[in-house]
Amino acid sequence: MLQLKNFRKAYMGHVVLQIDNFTIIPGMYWVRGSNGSGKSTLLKALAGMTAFEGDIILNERVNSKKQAVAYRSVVNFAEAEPIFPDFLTGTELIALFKAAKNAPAHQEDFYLESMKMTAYVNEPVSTYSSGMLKKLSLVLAFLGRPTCILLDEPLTTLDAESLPVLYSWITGLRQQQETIVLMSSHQTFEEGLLPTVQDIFVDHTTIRYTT
Ligand SMILES: Nc1ncnc2c1ncn2[C@@H]1O[C@H](COP(=O)(O)OP(=O)(O)OP(=O)(O)O)[C@@H](O)[C@H]1O
Repeated sequence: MLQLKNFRKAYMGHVVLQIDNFTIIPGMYWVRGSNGSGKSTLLKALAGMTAFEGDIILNERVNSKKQAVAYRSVVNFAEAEPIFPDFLTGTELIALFKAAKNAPAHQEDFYLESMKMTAYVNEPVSTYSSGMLKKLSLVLAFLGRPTCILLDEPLTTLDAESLPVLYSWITGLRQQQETIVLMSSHQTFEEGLLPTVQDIFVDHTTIRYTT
């Protein structure tokens, strides 16, 4: 469970999000909203990647500010347009994230094989296309034993063949009943490919569930 309390995010005095009290229970969610409404800002704040006022609390005890290391060890984030140090290979980045996230040995094998990445994962990321980078960022977001996975625009730049693979990874998380998956997207939800996904709508500086 994720709780936002007295949450406020402003850029240079301009308030983007003001959320007094909002609880997200385990499950899968699309984060919807128009351009500039604050979807990425919300995900970055939940990921502990941007400063904000107020509190974000995981499972009633881990505060993203007060227990930042514990919080970030179980909250994984894939950015909309991932940028990695050019000189590192995919394999090196995976090793780095596995160490940070205390991931089981060989956990990445399943993800790399299913996303057909084994042919290039040993190459420096400077040689990757935007879709290849996106796939790497998605693999990194599934490493460890995350309680919460935040995917900002996970569908952009992915080819048609990779979409069902990503959906199967997400569906597989259902077995871990406590997991929260939040995905922002402009694309229409593909009925039937994913288990029940709710919408969270970002609008007029706040968020709400849509029915
Ligand atoms: N680093 C920043 N500095 C100043 N303003 C910012 C910054 N990042 C975002 N903003 C502003 O905050 C608002 C929300 O931006 P955000 O990127 O969260 O929206 P979004 O809903 O993800 O948009 P999109 O659908 O276009 O990706 C916008 O008005 C944007 O201009």
